[in-house]
Amino acid sequence: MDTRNTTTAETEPKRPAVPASRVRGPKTTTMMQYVQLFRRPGEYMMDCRRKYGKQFELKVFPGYKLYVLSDPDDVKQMFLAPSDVLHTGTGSASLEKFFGQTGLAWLDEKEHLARRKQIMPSVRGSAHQRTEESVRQMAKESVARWPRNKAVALRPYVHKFTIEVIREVVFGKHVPSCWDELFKVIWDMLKLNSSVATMIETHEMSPFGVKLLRAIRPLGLDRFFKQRDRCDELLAQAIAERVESGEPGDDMLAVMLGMTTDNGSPLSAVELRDEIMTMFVAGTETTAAAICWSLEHLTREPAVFKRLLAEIDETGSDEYLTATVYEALRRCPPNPHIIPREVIKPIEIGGVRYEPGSMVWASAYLVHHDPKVYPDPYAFRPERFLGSKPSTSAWIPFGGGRVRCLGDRIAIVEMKEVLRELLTTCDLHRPDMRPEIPVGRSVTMTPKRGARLELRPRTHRARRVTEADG
Ligand code: HEM
Repeated sequence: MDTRNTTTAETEPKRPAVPASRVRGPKTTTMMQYVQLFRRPGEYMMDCRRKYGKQFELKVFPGYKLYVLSDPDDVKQMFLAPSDVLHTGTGSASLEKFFGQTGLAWLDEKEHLARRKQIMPSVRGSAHQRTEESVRQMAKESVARWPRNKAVALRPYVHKFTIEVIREVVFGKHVPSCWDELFKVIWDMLKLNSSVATMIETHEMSPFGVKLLRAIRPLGLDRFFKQRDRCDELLAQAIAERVESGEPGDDMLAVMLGMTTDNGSPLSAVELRDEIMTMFVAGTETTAAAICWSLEHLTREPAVFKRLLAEIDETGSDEYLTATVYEALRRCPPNPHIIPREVIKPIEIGGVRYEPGSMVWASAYLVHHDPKVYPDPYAFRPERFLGSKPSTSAWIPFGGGRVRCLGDRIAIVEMKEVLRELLTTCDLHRPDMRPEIPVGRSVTMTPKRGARLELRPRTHRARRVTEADG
């Protein structure tokens, strides 16, 4: 693979790059393309790649020319581009209403790099170890509370679990006294993700325009903004409580309270709020979808299920479990297409020259279903990942480069612990064997029926190999 990043500042490419205007794409209207992408995100992209090649144009991002990338070499070039050449803040704009304009997901260049470096310790090292131990315990307690002996959509239960995990990441052992209400408010705000209103960039609209939209009650925006005001109050209360307690910690809030900006001042109340909300938005829908997709595939693949169960019951290893989780994230990446990058300075990717005013958008779905990269790509085969680590440019559920997901390790732990606990304690009965189809919750795709399963208590408890057995 060619790992060079060929910006204009670097050496001449061997063959002159073609201008992006030569990249083809569907001629249908923006609305038609948007609807197709929303209704059949994977298949529509696949149809376009078949017709127009590995890079193609779509008209779904207002105000920009958008180009889809589907080749791992091109994706790698995109990941390696300097921070002043490609920006990601614009690509997350529809989520601004949740996490504002001062958090990681909005920032670019030096500000982004500095903030990310400062926050990193709260998701790595000893902080990660603490989170991992808590997640294990939380998975046990959560799964024990999920209904037994009746078919239910597991998604809401799983989603609640992932919100509790982010509480642990952000607040650690210092659970705010207002947590119960804060949880309910965040849960309510996240409901907007299943409304079309979630994709509207309200911050770009006039106050009057927003007022009009709020008046259309079924859109859910009015309720969302009211809940957001309450959420801000509760977060301010939670932060003040923590400052007053003076208790140290390695959780994200403690780390952020110790951070300073370029001019030496601490993070403002707005910056703290935006960063906390970034975690609740980025880290909950996604992980819940990933767990649900894992269940979808596991319960349709008896051979995989049997092998995983045998590993969990009879060995102390988690090799096959890890491979299963990687395969679920390959087969159904919760964000089928990662954050679009805005071109700030001209850049050449895969022989095409992109100019400012355009965006490049890497499709995880297309990369993950390329038969040259993954033979028989629609088959669910964890064996692909046994004994080998996923590639950073051909396995991209967590994106990559400077904005690679900050919670990737936590998400993997969550997935593994929930699956392990479910398989250890329950027989999973699937009432409907028809495959699930994806449905959008904002930028995340989740199974439409919500991983509907009946959990039946296992008649024999799992027998684990312990040191004493050896
Ligand atoms: C399976 C679960 C998850 C998936 C599939 C996922 C996916 C992603 C993707 C695709 C990106 C954008 C990367 C890019 O475009 O290159 C991202 C960014 C991010 N994710 Fe995740 N994520 C998951 C879980 C989490 C969790 C649990 C957390 C928090 C603990 C989290 C926090 C973040 C943050 C803060 C960013 C922005 C990073 C930055 O701008 O520097 N994510 N995630």
